[in-house]
Amino acid sequence: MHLQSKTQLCAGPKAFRAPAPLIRPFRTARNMASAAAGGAAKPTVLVAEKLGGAGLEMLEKVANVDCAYSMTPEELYAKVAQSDALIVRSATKVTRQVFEAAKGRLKVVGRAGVGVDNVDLAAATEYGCLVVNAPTANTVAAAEHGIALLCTLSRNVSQADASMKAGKWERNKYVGVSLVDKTLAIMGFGKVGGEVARRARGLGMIVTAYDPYASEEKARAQGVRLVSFDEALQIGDFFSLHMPLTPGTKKMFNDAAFAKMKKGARIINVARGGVIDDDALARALDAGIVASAALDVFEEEPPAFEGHPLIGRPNVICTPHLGASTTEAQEGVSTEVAEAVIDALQGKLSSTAVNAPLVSAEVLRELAPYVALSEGLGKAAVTLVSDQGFSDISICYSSPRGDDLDTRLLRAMVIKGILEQITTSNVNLVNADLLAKNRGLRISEVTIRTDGSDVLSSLSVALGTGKAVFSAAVDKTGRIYVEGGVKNGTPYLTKVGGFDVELAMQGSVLLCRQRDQPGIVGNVGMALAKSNINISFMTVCRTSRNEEAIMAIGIDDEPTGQTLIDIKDVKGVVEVAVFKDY
Ligand SMILES: NC(=O)c1ccc[n+]([C@@H]2O[C@H](COP(=O)([O-])OP(=O)(O)OC[C@H]3O[C@@H](n4cnc5c(N)ncnc54)[C@H](O)[C@@H]3O)[C@@H](O)[C@H]2O)c1
Ligand SMILES: O=C(O)[C@H](O)COP(=O)(O)O
Repeated sequence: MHLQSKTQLCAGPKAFRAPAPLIRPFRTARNMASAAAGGAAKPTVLVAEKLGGAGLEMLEKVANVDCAYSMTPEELYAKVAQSDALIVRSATKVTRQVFEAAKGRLKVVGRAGVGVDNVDLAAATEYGCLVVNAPTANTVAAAEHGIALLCTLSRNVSQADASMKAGKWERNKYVGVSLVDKTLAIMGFGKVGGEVARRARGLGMIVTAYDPYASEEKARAQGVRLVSFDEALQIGDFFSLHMPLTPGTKKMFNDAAFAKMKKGARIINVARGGVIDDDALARALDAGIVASAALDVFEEEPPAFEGHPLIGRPNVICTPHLGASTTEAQEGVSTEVAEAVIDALQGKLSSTAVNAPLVSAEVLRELAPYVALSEGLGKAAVTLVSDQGFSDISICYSSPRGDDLDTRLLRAMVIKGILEQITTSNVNLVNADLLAKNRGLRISEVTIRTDGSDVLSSLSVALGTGKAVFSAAVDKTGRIYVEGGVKNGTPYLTKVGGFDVELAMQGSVLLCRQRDQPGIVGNVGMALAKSNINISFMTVCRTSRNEEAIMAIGIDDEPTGQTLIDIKDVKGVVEVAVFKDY
């Protein structure tokens, strides 16, 4: 779309079409299907760690799947430059260098599991690469492994088994402790923590949990008492760790934490190795504060066995990160991640996006018609900006939902619509906010509660700027103002500056400001006819009789420079703008 003023032809930004994909797609859905049928080139999905067969089959229907396991970092760098998607588990470190090496080709990283601490999310966001995970399919497997370790630890199963395999019969050495009526402190009461809690209650344990973000209601419903970190440390007989590894949880089990525990506590970690300070745990084991530990995860994987402070101790049992390793969980994560990666390659927003506005499938469905409107209004507004630029973006949502409206997706699309016209960067939902911030743009949002049954009655975008290339687009407050809505699934521009218009955001449109006087509409129509340009629709809006008016004309072909000069020469025409391929 571009605009041309009466006095100055303005080479505008590139054309835009609606509806637009949420993430820059490899191909459209139709092309993906035709690619699947052997037509156009398929995207390439690099699978860097073993993935379940069901997910691979889904991917193979729409993409070239390159399974390359145990790659060195250099091999990975070379491969990602040839790949549109990368799928990993926890062993592959998806670092900033990986995104740099991809040179913009990588559109999505799929984590076939829940923890994304092996992916540099900040770098992914900067490079506009979506990161998706498979957050639910391995929850039960991880919880079951936690319970398996809890039982094994309390009854010395691993040590007794090793002893028997060594030809010994040591019944007195391996007397265990009972679980019933013991307090289990669940540290991190999320999906896995919640499943562990349910199972532990079944074992007759008293279950408490520490999680600063957990809901009291959920805890109460499960018969779990939420406690502070310190209280958990003081009362727990067993600790089961289930928080993510973040800067805030790193080494949270350190000397100070162990010092607060009851003597003889037992600890199970199926979360992430990094949440425990290994040397501190070794000291706590030596001091008898911790009686025994069961570890499935390690700060470095595989760990350096030689001289490791914990592995090899008789009161520490270890498994090689097996929490998610059941046949069922691996098939589950493979399809969960494949679905998310395919969605992303088709330009859709996955509900398991980690570094983009997380919008539930339900919200996504109801907001879908407004996504193209938001992006279109962003594009329309920025196209009206003169070379003086702008610094503020104000978005106003009029909705019967009022403040309950989830605006994150719409806001991101408005920003995407704006930024795509003024930057060469690949702007998408993932990096739109960040790129706007980096450009020093201030964004404000207001939601006005209205009557009606539609999710959104109208949406407006105003850009704080002194000047517009089409001066009628500037409202009374001096901002470029566009407003729109959705009718029968089609986005419409309904207001430009102070003028009401009725303009489907499709095809090319000529906007013309003129004095309200007889003959202008006909003369502009003649000028278009002279160039053999067909008119598809037309609306006129005036402030009041004989004063100013705006005419919006849908045109089948783009006017040439001469046609525009002819239109501008029509007596009474003040300024003209063309929205190309709206
Ligand atoms: N061993 C395995 O194979 C395996 C399998 C699945 C999950 N995991 C790991 O288990 C952990 C939990 O997974 P999930 O699916 O339950 O995730 P989740 O996001 O559902 O739950 C994590 C919980 O931790 C809480 N939390 C965040 N910061 C905390 C803090 N400082 N202190 C206490 N709690 C905090 C969150 O509020 C959330 O409720 C993750 O680290 C994940 O990577 C490991
Ligand atoms: O975060 C996870 O999903 C688990 O730790 C599983 O990791 P894995 O896919 O490497 O087994």
